[in-house]
Amino acid sequence: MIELAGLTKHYGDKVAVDHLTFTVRPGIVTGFLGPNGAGKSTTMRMMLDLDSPTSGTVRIDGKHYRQLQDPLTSIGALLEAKSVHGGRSAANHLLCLAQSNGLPRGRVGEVLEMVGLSSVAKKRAKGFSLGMSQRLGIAAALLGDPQVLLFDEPVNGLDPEGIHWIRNLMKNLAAQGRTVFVSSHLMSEMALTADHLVVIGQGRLMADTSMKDFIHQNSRSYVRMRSPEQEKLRDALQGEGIRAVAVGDGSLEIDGVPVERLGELAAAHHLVLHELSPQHASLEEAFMRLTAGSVEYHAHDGDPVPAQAGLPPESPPPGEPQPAGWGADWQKKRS
Ligand SMILES: Nc1ncnc2c1ncn2[C@@H]1O[C@H](COP(=O)(O)OP(=O)(O)OP(=O)(O)O)[C@@H](O)[C@H]1O
Repeated sequence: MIELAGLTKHYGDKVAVDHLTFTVRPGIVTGFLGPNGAGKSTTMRMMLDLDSPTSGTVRIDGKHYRQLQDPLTSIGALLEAKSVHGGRSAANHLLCLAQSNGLPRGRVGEVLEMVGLSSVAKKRAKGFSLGMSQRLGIAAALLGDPQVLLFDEPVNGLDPEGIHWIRNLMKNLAAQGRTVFVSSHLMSEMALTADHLVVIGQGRLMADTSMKDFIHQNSRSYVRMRSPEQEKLRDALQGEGIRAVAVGDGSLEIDGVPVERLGELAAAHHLVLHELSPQHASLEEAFMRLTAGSVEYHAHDGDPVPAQAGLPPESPPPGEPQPAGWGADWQKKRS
């Protein structure tokens, strides 16, 4: 497993990682999420001793990285897919890594096979697409058959087939009992892959939870109703003690009432409906709300504009329903 205790990194005045304490466990895929600039790569670099913490510690299976005897056999990582000597073939790149780490050369062919690059083993890496480079980086991570694997944004630039392949690979590695830690800034991608989530914003821990709980806490369900007789519909709902919130497009949103009951109620009042539909807020939306106060740059017309630090997540406009659950627990924990 990977254990972080108070891990902190300053670059001059900039606090990139701020007292992170969490544990990444074996046997599951743990997603590491945060907006751009949240500190994900810096944290992963410190796990690999490529950056020194300002304070705090990170341990791999109880040891500091420097105490690991043959590091590649304990921890493998894909950080920068393109950081490969372009003049070397895929096989030679892996062979150099194998030889300098005391690994058998036969392992090179095995990992090339595993990532589907056997047919281009002798091709120079500089001609590789981003997807092929990602596969080569994964082959390097797997070379020492390590129990702990780190992947930094592994699906970047991949086509749907490549994304599907990486997802299955990570799940299979976890099913073999390995510790799999994968960063992304896409909640939707993580929802399909990870069993557990660690979310950071501006270097600080915002959530450390199972995916099941995150979905449970953040999946807001409600019903949308639209009628040419909106006022009458609203009155009919109110008469039954049901609170409906009017939204911009002329529809009503109702929380916590089954769609069947709402349809029957409209029929009982002979009201015409143009829409009666159950809705689910996306996890992407929940993640964006959770991290809204910690986004480093917001898009503006023109240049990026630094966001204000420490703002609470955006609340719905007055009069609009408060989505049940989202972010509330994490915000409580943070305060
Ligand atoms: N070597 C460095 N010198 C100065 N600042 C740095 C350095 N490396 C990272 N930072 C800053 O630290 C913060 C965290 O960066 P980091 O790359 O770890 O974030 P990230 O979550 O991986 O972002 P992204 O999703 O965009 O890759 C950013 O504000 C970044 O500008």
